Amino acid sequence: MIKLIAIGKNKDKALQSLEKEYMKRLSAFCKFSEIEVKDEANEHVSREAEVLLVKEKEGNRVLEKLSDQDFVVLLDLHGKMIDSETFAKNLDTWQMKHSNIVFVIAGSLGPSEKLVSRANYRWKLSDLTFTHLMTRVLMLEQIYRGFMINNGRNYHK
Ligand SMILES: C[S@@+](CC[C@H](N)C(=O)[O-])C[C@H]1O[C@@H](n2cnc3c(N)ncnc32)[C@H](O)[C@@H]1O
Repeated sequence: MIKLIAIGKNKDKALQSLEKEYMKRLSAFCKFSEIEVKDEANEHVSREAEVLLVKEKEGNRVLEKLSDQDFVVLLDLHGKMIDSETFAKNLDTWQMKHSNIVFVIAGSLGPSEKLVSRANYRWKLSDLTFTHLMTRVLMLEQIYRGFMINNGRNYHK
């Protein structure tokens, strides 16, 4: 079972439709589900203590949804950057060892320290920073690509 826990609701119709498309494609390879947890309003947040509080509240909502057995992959700008073949190998290994792989995308201010500590693997997609909603689509495409590579399908060249 592969799960995505994302902070914030995707209200963007174009990104929703891309997400749906990749989830449909993924359903050929795995059980996939998505949970959205509430984000905190942060438009007027600027002081460091306020930023930390927002991250902690959002992070705790994710932690509440996790069980001890979950293998947690945090999408993280300070994580490890790997190519798609290496990701495909990782995915295969994680699937063999764990019944639940949970990908977590933080909110617009980033992950809390506790969330970072809970992560079993921290994955950076690129040196570029994406919005948390864009990250969902890019991540889903990479997971789909990983399955296509692992199944010897003609998608990744
Ligand atoms: C707008 S970014 C947050 C930026 C924040 N300053 C930080 O350091 O995390 C929102 C979230 O999307 C995900 N994200 C954005 N770009 C990413 C990338 N290149 N690789 C992995 N995750 C990314 C991460 O979960 C990130 O915390």
